[in-house]
Amino acid sequence: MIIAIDGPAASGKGTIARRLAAHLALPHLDTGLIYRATARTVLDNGDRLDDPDRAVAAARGLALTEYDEDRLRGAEMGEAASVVAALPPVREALIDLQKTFAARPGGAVLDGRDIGTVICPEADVKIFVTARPEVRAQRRALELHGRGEKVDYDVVLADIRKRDERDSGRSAAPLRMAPDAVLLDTSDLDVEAAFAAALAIVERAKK
Ligand SMILES: Nc1ncnc2c1ncn2[C@@H]1O[C@H](COP(=O)(O)OP(=O)(O)OP(=O)(O)O)[C@@H](O)[C@H]1O
Ligand SMILES: Nc1ccn([C@@H]2O[C@H](COP(=O)(O)O)[C@@H](O)[C@H]2O)c(=O)n1
Repeated sequence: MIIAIDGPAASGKGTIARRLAAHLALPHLDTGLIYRATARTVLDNGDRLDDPDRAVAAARGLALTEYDEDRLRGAEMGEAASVVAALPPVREALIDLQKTFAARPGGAVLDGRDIGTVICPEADVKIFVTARPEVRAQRRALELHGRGEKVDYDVVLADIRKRDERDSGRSAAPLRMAPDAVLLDTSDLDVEAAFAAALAIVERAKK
């Protein structure tokens, strides 16, 4: 079974994807990490994030095992990732890796921005996870604070709004809910309730 989970930044899609994958014993791919790792390589090489050739070279050199999650999950890399992710040749360079992961025997859970629309349009289940920007900013601020980053709630909210705008407004694979996806608003759900709601969607799709 292929489960595609999309949604805006800090909506809780990664948390739901991880929980579903563990519950259903399926492999999970957080596709945001791929764009974050691409951006990290570009920055580490001293190149410009909006240079398509350098960003494509970084994307082509990625190995799924080289994710240093701690650094990649910081605020700086989220913003940088959304810049390289807007470049069509970068997205093109990363398609095969994601499709190959999704084609594993038994299926997989993938989360990102274009899983239900571009990477796995044939997915058995598509969930579009969202939450109000203020709630997402609150959660992200708490997370960043826990990671020891200096946090200003207003800055986090502004960053989230900016990233939503860039991800939804780009021409290549913009953030969109697939027509056959189920909307899951987690604004008023805690992690357990959000997971239960997602699992109910999966169970319904199995019938
Ligand atoms: N329903 C929830 N209630 C409270 N906190 C939550 C909920 N879901 C997720 N969180 C917390 O919110 C933060 C963001 O969640 P998560 O990383 O799952 O979002 P995401 O959509 O995958 O983000 P990104 O796209 O930026 O990777 C995490 O700290 C997570 O623990
Ligand atoms: N399928 C995807 C996944 C991610 N992106 C871009 O990467 C940025 C970081 O993603 P996170 O999920 O880790 O926050 C995100 O803002 C997108 O620009 C993407 O384009 N497609």
